[in-house]
Amino acid sequence: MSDDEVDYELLDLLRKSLGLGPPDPSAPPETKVLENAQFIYDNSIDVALDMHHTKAAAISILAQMKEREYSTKSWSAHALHPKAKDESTVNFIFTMDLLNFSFWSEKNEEERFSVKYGDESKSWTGYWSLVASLQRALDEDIPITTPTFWTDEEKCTEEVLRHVFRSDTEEEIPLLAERLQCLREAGEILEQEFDSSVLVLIEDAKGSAAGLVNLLADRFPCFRDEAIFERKKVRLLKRAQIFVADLWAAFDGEEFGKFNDMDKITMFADYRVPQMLHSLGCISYSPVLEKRIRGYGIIEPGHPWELQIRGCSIWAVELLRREILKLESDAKVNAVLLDFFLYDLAKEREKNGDEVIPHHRTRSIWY
Ligand SMILES: Nc1nc2c(c(CN[C@H]3C=C[C@H](O)[C@@H]3O)cn2[C@@H]2O[C@H](COP(=O)(O)O)[C@@H](O)[C@H]2O)c(=O)[nH]1
Repeated sequence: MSDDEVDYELLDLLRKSLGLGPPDPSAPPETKVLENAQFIYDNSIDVALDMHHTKAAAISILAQMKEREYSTKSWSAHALHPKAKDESTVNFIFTMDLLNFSFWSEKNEEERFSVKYGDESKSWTGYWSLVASLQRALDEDIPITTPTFWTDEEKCTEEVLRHVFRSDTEEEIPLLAERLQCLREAGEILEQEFDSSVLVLIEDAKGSAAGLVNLLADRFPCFRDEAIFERKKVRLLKRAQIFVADLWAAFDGEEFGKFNDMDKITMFADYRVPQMLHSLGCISYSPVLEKRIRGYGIIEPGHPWELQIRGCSIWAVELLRREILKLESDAKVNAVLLDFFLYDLAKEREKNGDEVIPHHRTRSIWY
């Protein structure tokens, strides 16, 4: 047994020996991400939150979200996102969020990895280069969103994946080998435990968003985004959570996107939204950390600085959400819509060439 797998029998034995009864199956599932984020915030010395800016941001963001009628429908409005309300979109989103990490480049806009796709052969970078590559592969009849394709070592080779993610510049997609490994692993686990079906995986969560996040983190090592901070295990689970959120948004909270506890999903600790939170003044960095970020220096995965940026960003969005509900108690705003809005706002500001602090540079498969 690999040390990744959880030995549920041993766990039960341990519970009994400690006099803890079996886990109460009726208790609603919890992901522990928000509680771990607060723990990180309470123990952070290089990242701080600012309530004055958070209150000001709440006023402006609430106004902008209402003005744009920002809702789950905004997800499908993006040109490249799939529109069909069926299993093909479920599989697309699962594939996308298996691979939804680390698009940042050290190169300039002309030389960085980018994908030409769609009308006028628009060039896509970052997250959108992933979505464009998947759409292009499907147009070329490559079954890139089919789990049984991922375990077929004859058909789904590194060369095929290199073709799927071919760039219109010299730079290839970052972490190509790791992306293939994620597909292989997920395909094998889906085959062993979920009849090679993402629908079966979703059904096993019984309508709970937190349950689905926990299922992904427990069963799929490539979704197990956690680390040790101040000698305590902290769960951040960015791609597991954004998978549930993308499903919820793509299906407008119905059918395969219907969950009874979406409020248990937090902001997704990536490298783009912290940048936006910083430019809103909601978070700030110690001089030594700010110097590293503005100097485009690498921060290793699991470094205390990285965990403080990620954990404090999750907590900052929670405080932002609470301030918005103080302004309007029935506002249709949860951490997911806030997060989506902040990401889209960051991309708009980037396109407008607005001056923002660079994002932090950590290369990993987690975000
Ligand atoms: N927290 C958060 N992180 C997000 C997204 C998205 C895209 N979500 C779409 C779906 C609904 C929304 O309306 C968006 O249109 C990508 N990312 C992350 O950002 C990074 C890519 O950045 P860049 O290289 O600049 O594209 C990378 O870690 C990627 O995983 C989000 O929404 N929230």
